[in-house]
Amino acid sequence: MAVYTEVSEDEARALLHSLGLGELTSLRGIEGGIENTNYFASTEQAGEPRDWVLTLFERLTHAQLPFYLHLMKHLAEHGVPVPDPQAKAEGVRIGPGEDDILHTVCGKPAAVVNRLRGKSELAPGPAHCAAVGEMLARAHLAARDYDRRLPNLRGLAWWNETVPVVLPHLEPEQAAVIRAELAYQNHVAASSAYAALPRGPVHADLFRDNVMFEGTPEQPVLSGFFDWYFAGVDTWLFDLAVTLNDWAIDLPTGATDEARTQALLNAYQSVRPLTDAERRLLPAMLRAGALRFWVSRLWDWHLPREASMLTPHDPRHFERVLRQRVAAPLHA
Ligand SMILES: Nc1ncnc2c1ncn2[C@@H]1O[C@H](COP(=O)(O)OP(=O)(O)OP(=O)(O)O)[C@@H](O)[C@H]1O
Ligand SMILES: N[C@@H](CCO)C(=O)O
Repeated sequence: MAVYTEVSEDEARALLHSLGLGELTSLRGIEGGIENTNYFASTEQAGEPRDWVLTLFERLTHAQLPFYLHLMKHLAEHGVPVPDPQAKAEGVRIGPGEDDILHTVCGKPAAVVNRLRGKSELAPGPAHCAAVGEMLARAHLAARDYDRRLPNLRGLAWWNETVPVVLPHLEPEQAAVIRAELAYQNHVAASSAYAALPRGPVHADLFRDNVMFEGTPEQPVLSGFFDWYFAGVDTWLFDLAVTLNDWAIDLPTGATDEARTQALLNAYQSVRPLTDAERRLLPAMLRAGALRFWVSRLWDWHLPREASMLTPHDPRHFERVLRQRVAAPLHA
C-alpha cells in the first residue's frame, strides 16, 4: 500500500485547478511504491481526458526537492521522456518553501506529473535493454547544461560512513569482502583515470521497476524513466554500471547476461561512445554499482528506519553480483 496521507477529492481538485490542468474526473490511490503517497488523477482539459500522478513526499523535504523536480523538468523540456512536473498557473500564490513546480498538500511537499503510458518490464530481453541504453545516453547528454548541483547522496562518502555500521551484522568472510571492496573503491576514486571520467546529473537507480514500456515484447517502445529521487551528480559510467547491474543480470545467480549486456552497451554507445578512461574503468564501476546496493540493502535490512513501511530487498543478491563482477570482469 502506498497511501500514507489521504488526499480528499476537494484538495486534489483545488490543486489541479491551480495548475491549470482542468476539472478532476477521478482520483485513485496507487498501491505500488513504498516511499511516497501516490495517486492517479484524471482531468478533462479543453474537452480532452488527461492523466496525472499526484505525489506527496513523505520523506524528502521542500528544501531537498527542487534539484530532482527541476531536473525532471529540464529533461522533459529536452525531449527525454520523464514525468514533467506541472507548474502553478499564472497569478497563483507561491507558499512557504514552494516554487512553481513544488506544491504543498496536507502539509506535505507535493508534485503533479504527467502519467507515463505503458507498464514496467520485469523480465526484459535485449530489445528492452537496447531501448534503456539509448535513452540513458540521451538523458546524460541532455542533463549536461542543468545548472543545479547535488552530489550523489549514496556515493563513496556514504559507503565509507555506512559500511562500518553494517559490518557487525556480517559473517567474517563477508566482512572481509566488503572491507576489501571499499578499500578498492577508495583507491579507484583517487586515481587520475577516475578524475578523467565525464560526469553530470545521473538517475543512479535505473532499475527495471523505474522504466515504462509500450509496444510489443518484440518491439518495445520506451515511454519513460521515473523515480528520480536518488539522482545526483556522479560519473556517467557509474549510472551505466548501476543500470547494467539490474537490466543485464540473471537475477537468480547474479551472473552477467551476455546478450542483454551487449544490447544495452551498444545502444548506449550509439548515442555516446565511451571514452578510453570509461572503457578502462567499466569493470571497477560495475563493482562500485554492486557495492552501492549491497550496502544500502544491508542498511535497510539490519537498521530499518523507525515506523518504516519499507519492505527490505534481499542484500545477498548484490553480494552475489559483486562477487561475480570481481571474479569475471566485464570489458566494454
Ligand atoms: N509518472 C508516472 N506515470 C505512470 N505511473 C507512475 C508514475 N509515477 C509513479 N507511477 C506508478 O506508481 C508506482 C509507485 O511509484 P514509485 O515507484 O515512484 O513509488 P515511490 O513510493 O514514490 O518510490 P519507491 O519506488 O522507492 O517505492 C509505480 O510503480 C508506477 O506504477
Ligand atoms: N533500486 C533499489 C531500491 C531503491 O529504489 C534496490 O533495488 O535496492
